[in-house]
Amino acid sequence: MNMFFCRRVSPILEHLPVETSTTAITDDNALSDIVIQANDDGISHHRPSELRNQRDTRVSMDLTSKGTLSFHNIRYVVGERRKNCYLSCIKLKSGKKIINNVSGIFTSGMNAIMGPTGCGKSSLLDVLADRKDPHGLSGQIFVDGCPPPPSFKYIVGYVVQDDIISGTLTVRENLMFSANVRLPADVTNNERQIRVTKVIQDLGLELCADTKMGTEFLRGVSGGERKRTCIGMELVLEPKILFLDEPTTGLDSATARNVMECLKVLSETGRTIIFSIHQPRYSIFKLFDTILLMCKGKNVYHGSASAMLPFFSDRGYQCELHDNPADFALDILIDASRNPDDLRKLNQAYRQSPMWSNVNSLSQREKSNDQFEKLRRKQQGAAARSLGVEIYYVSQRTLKNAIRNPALFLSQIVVAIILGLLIGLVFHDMEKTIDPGVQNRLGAIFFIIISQIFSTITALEPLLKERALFIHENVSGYYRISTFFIAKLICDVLPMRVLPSIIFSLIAYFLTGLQRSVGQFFVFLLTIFMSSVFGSAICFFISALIPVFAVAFIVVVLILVIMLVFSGFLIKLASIFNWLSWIQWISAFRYASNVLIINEFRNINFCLSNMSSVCPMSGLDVLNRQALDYETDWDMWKYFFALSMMTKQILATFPNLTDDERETMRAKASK
Ligand SMILES: Nc1ncnc2c1ncn2[C@@H]1O[C@H](COP(=O)(O)OP(=O)(O)OP(=O)(O)O)[C@@H](O)[C@H]1O
Repeated sequence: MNMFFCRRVSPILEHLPVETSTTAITDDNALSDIVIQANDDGISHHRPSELRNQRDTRVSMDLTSKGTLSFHNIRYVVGERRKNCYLSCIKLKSGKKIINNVSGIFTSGMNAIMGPTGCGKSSLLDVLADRKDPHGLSGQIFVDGCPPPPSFKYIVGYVVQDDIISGTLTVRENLMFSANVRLPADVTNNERQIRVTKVIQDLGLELCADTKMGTEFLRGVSGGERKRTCIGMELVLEPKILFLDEPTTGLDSATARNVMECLKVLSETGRTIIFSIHQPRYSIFKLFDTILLMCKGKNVYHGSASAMLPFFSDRGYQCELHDNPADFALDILIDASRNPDDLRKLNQAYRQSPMWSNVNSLSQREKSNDQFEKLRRKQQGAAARSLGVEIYYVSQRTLKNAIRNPALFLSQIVVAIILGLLIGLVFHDMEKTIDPGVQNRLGAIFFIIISQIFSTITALEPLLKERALFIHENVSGYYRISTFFIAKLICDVLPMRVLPSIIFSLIAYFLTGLQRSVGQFFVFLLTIFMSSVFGSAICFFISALIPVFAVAFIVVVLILVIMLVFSGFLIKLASIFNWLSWIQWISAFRYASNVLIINEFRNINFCLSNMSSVCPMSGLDVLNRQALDYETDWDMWKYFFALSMMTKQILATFPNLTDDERETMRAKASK
């Protein structure tokens, strides 16, 4: 049995007291569980598939932990390319250094990362919160002296700069949603409600607890209340460490101060609050305990807020009497960012200070595994919510969203009525004549299928808007990708298509005078429904891959137009190049229209005129001319089956996006 010791990380900054307590636990598997986290550089490099598994067993941070985060020689380079080779690798392109050898320690209290725009504040925050693509990243991170557990990013709080939150839910409903899907199964419903109520009280949200957050169409809570709700979404987890990316951005000065005072109160309960901030006013600066100043990716000061002015004063920078210390420091950093010599001097001055020596010596001690054994974080063994429970809560929210935001659903109904009437009037009561009865029927069927598939593009924009929420929640470990997908399918995509398909079919089918039998009507209805589900599936898939509406729109249109060309209506498929004609097998237009053509032409005869009883042409002749088999029912249903399989395959690709695509999503979400 191995015994592991966790040395509480001694606060390294010269002004902070040094603590030397040790804790011992015994665990056979401790080391192996931790070592996953550390590579040669000391930084965790997980495959996304591992991350998915890690999320399945949520590990809670040891409740006795202090939430002390230390980081050593963090470097982050983007755009570096190396040649793939076996023995040695030649660097092809040196990348851009975003973070350059930054070390430090954050303990409980208010820890600010400050610096001019583009200095690397957000990047450092993301690295510390384990939200950066590990490619190009090196250095070491320890939490209470131990490498962070694999699920670190799921057990700390991270509040992104843009307040990404469901606008149709109230403050309380959003917090309850976070508690329901993120807290382990052993936290009872009653406990979850108590936690939410406490968070509402702690953040002073009582007055707006039952107000909706607000959307483009709905006036909701104020900016400060919105930000505090986003903080509350993380606080329901009771994290020891809370990261915030620019929490005051977009808020007026009074609201910004209110939010920061709220954070200060939270920090006084023993939490480590780490945030990036650009240019705080003095009343906000006063709330900081520790400051890390950055300039062009380099660290130029890391110490207590009160020691900052003396530090600069000792190095020849005097702050004027009524100047805001934050503005004073920022001016120094902006000047230094324009003058490489000044930046070098500042960086050197910091590196020669006692603060730097303390950070450095701690970093050396941290690396010595033989001196200080590592503690495996106490695993509470609480499993994350089961897939079924997640689907229940996410479906509940999706349904609430759809009901409270009926504009899209109503617009689909209106579009269905307009298209049904248009087709019904243009192809009104089609004659059963050879000319123009045959051509009109084929034209009507073609137009019906086009209108149904193309009209689903209206779903693209709402899907893209929801994408940001989905990515944020998935990356923050709210739920699995498949949960969102299944809930969306059951509570949004399918119901959204059922009623418009029925309305369209009732209007178009009977106005155009297609063959009136119950069986044929239901085949028509089913094909219309499946065509619109197919169109939605394409939009769903593209919205997952492409975040920009204009690009996503063009790609969807391009895909549909290519399928349209190979539908068999515009050109005889036999006359297309062999190497191109395979596209007909992935043309939804071809499959859907073939079902309707066989459905319509199988039992019909065409006469010379409306008055004539001479009907020399059978619908079967038309089917023969279209090169369609019709003898058995399977000849029709096989096209329906192909359309369904294509739809299923496209939808199934969404939760199975490759690791790389998900990794890109994580990186984008953290930006
Ligand atoms: N993936 C990337 N590719 C290229 N450059 C990047 C990437 N990520 C960050 N950068 C660059 O690194 C620098 C630091 O970015 P970061 O967002 O961390 O700065 P910041 O200090 O938070 O800025 P701001 O206060 O404006 O948000 C910027 O110049 C940014 O353009």
